[in-house]
Amino acid sequence: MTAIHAEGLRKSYGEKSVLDGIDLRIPEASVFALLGPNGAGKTTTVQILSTLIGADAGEARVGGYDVVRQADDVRRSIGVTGQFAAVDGLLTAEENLLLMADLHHLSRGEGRRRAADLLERFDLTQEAKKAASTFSGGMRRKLDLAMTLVGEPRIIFLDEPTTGLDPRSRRTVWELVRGLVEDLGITIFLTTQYLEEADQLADRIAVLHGGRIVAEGTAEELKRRIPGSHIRLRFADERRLDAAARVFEVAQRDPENLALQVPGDGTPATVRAVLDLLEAAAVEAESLTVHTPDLDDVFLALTETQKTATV
Ligand SMILES: Nc1ncnc2c1ncn2[C@@H]1O[C@H](COP(=O)(O)OP(=O)(O)OP(=O)(O)O)[C@@H](O)[C@H]1O
Repeated sequence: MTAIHAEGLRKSYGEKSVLDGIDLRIPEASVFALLGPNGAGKTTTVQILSTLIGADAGEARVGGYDVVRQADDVRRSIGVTGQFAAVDGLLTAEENLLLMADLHHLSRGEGRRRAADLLERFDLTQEAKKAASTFSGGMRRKLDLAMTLVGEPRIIFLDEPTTGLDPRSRRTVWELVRGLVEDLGITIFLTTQYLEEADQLADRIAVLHGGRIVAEGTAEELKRRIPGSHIRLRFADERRLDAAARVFEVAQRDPENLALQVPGDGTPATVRAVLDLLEAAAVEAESLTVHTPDLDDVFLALTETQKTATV
């Protein structure tokens, strides 16, 4: 089942084109990350998919419903947590959750049950009776996420969920989000400026730049797409290194470490080809490691290319 499906989404503000034809297909119970520099159009995409604004062209279905013709059904299926948390500091954690239950027209009993379940899931039971204004940033974020879940959404839009959190709280939020996908089968649409977050959390990542998706895939696929991947071979002595260097003419020698760097994408087929060539030349390597660039490299490479192409 596809949770979110969009085709040819376009949006302009006056003369300025923000989205220039966006296609998305996000499977249920997965985490999708939309990455892009400031102003790339991430929030605009979330606003269109969550029915807050209309697109100029294109179509989108969220939870199986059309975002224009069945906007109410879409709204009932989703939860949105933005950079401006819905938490009311004057209320306790529990009161915040009960307020959400009221907004969703739940009965008193049902509201209390859901609030208790969520406080437990998010490890906030001890803090249930404390005013949210006394909470740390991480606790507030957890409460905000818990409040989104009161309406039992199938799809959650998370706009920069860990911006401003310390590394430990960030990890906690990641674990909670992963739990929502694994235990409850919820689909997460995440926007983030942290490449590490996308790397850790997302099943698939799309890079938005210049109003278009310039790359899409798993973190590993994206890392393989840019130059810089190589296979590093180490040898026991210089004789073997020289012999291997004759086999791989384009490889870079690192004589100090008795190593050779063979450009390659690190897929099993490439690794096998490298090993076959070594074996054919009767050269034995001590070790083989695959080096892939990290997401920062990918992001910079993709957005830089796009920049020079559009200048
Ligand atoms: N209501 C509006 N009127 C005019 N321009 C707008 C409006 N909303 C957004 N924009 C412009 O559209 C572009 C994309 O904005 P958007 O908020 O979607 O980007 P973003 O990728 O979410 O960036 P950020 O990470 O800074 O939130 C920006 O250049 C912004 O100035």
